[in-house]
Amino acid sequence: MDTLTLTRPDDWHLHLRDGAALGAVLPDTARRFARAIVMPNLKPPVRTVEEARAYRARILDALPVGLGFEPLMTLYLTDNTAPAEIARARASGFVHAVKYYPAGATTNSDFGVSAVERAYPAIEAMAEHGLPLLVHGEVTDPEVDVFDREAVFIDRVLVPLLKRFPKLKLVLEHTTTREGVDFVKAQPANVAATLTAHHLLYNRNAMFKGGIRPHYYCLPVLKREAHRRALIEAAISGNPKFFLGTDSAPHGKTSKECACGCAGIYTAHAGIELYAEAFEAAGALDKLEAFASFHGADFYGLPRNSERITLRKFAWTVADSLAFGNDVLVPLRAGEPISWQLV
Ligand SMILES: NC(=O)N[C@@H](CC(=O)O)C(=O)O
Ligand SMILES: [Zn+2]
Ligand SMILES: [Zn+2]
Repeated sequence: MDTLTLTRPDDWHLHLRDGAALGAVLPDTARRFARAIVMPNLKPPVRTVEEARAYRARILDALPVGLGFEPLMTLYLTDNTAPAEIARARASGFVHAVKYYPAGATTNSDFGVSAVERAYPAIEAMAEHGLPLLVHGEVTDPEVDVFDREAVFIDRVLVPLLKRFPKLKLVLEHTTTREGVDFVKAQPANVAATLTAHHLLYNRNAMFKGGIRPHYYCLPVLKREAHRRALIEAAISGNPKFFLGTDSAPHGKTSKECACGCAGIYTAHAGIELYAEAFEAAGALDKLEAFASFHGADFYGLPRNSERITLRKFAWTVADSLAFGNDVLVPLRAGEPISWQLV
């Protein structure tokens, strides 16, 4: 197959940042995706509907003329999120979910939840209002091996949480393990998962190929090959619980290439093309459209897009770096080819 036409996809997990960085990365996403769930982990985080309204306006201001794109906003859950804020979020029409970061688990998560019980009043309101809880599913316990943090989070946090709030709509974001996939599959329809392109394409060897490779470092960290295969199986299964979420997470080159580099991989420059590669390698290009364009919208109760996009089989070389305010951004596959191109 030389071309692939599909319903315009949506990105159900995206970091757009703010200011000059926002202006630099937004066109990459808006050219490919109709909508994106925009993560709230700014500094300081987006904790209220009013902050989400202002951030949404800044995103729309940064959007180049002629590109149609709808940012779907999220709130950052804290120990003190009030149930009334959840009701306001639901009523706003532009806040579509609330993000749960365990405090200290990942980039800009210091204001996150210190113990899940503290957030129960807000989570109860979310279950009542049908507002999805999006979860960065890793424990922060330093005793737990970094490669086991997702599996342990499922046992320690998700199982009790869903026992208490069985109707809660919940997305295990950037699922990276077989345990994660099995857990989501075993739950009823209110529990779903996003899968990133980088976790579908790479295992943890990529971080150490010939030396330490900071541009392959993200959280949750890449896992071993058996887990990658489990993610591929889930992505191509046709199961509506699994959908596209790039977790494109831009950090300037200087904050990636240093003694303590930030977690995050930038993939928005090829946000759908990289998935096409992964699905083609699995012999399942025919399963890409539902994964990228239908399952997420259905889960969020939003209409499917009606526009279409076309990809062609054409190897193009990714730039070594991209503009990023005062710094530059090193995208995934920098200086190397990608086998599908957006027409
Ligand atoms: N995925 C990452 O490695 N980083 C994300 C945060 C996150 O999604 O955990 C970021 O904001 O940089
Ligand atoms: Zn995360
Ligand atoms: Zn993320």
